[in-house]
Amino acid sequence: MTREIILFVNPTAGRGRGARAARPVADLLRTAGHRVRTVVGKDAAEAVGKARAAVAEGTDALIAVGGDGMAGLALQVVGGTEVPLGLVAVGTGNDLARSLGLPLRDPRAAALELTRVLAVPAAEPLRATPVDLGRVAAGTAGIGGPGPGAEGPEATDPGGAAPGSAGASPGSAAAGTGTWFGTVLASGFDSRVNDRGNRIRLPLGRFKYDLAILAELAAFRPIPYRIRLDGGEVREIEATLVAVGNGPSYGGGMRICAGADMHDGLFQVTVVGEASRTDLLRVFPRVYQGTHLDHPSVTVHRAARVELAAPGVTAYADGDPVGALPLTAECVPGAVRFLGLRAGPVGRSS
Ligand SMILES: Nc1ncnc2c1ncn2[C@@H]1O[C@H](COP(=O)(O)OP(=O)(O)OP(=O)(O)O)[C@@H](O)[C@H]1O
Repeated sequence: MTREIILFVNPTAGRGRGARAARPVADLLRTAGHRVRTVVGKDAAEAVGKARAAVAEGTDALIAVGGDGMAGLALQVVGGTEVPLGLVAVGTGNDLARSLGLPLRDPRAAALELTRVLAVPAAEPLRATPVDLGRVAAGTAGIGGPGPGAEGPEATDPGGAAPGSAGASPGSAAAGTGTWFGTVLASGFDSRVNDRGNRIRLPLGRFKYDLAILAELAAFRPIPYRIRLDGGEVREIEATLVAVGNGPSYGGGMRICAGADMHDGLFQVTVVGEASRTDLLRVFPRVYQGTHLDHPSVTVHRAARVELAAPGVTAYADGDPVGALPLTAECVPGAVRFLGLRAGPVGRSS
């Protein structure tokens, strides 16, 4: 049965792996009998605009070829809709695909799996699995940011043209708008490392983030946060970082929210409290196993709605900057339907 597929390609993903994968993936899908329309933008904003326009014309599925940033862009297009999403993970980190148990950096395996899922009779709907998404918007309902209706801080929009992006209106997550994310909303030490790493213009690859970690460690002071979970009491804490996990990992397998389950309608919120530099250096490697969660300075919460405020902190979602705190994140159950997931829990087990 022929399906209409939009292949949404980031040619820059994985240092050119996206560009190299596009043709073979399209060929495999076409050989399986599907009509494939490839959508590529010259940058993220144009890519999202073109993908939205293509989806509006009608499609059976959107398949994103890229890393977490590209998956994040695809979420801005199909999050909250019925359009099924496939991933061909060819990026650097690929944490969303990792959490979903999808093939990593193996475009042929990913495409073959997708052709299997697409091979159903015309009368049958495609089998797609609903998965939770986070949605983040600027401002909070009143813990330190401007309240609903007030002017919020400037926020960047990773999706370029996401409707109701984090910068759109304060408190807008409550009103059903915002920027979708699949993995982790990072804020604090880790987002400052990202900020600093992104400012290093030397061609050092991932090594620039190692340099950024050292520089941030030298300069680091605990950050005064205000946090409210599910509209409860406002907690004022000094913390190293607060990570809001829809999925368990970021940064290429760092399981900062190791217990996050992408089917339970809740975030795992990991708070790393005040910690010495020695502690941070000691605990840091354990994040790959998720065993950092046992450390006494780490607390773990579950919530569907998280309001965060702290001075001078830019938050990152799916690896891209999403705006300055204060922000509100909501977990939206089953907000996206993924193609090609195997049965079983998503997130924790991967
Ligand atoms: N033409 C383009 N189309 C889409 N995104 C683009 C484009 N050019 C640059 N980008 C930017 O590239 C960023 C990163 O892309 P992507 O996540 O696909 O690859 P990666 O960084 O190699 O992988 P990962 O995010 O998993 O580490 C995107 O968030 C987007 O902002």
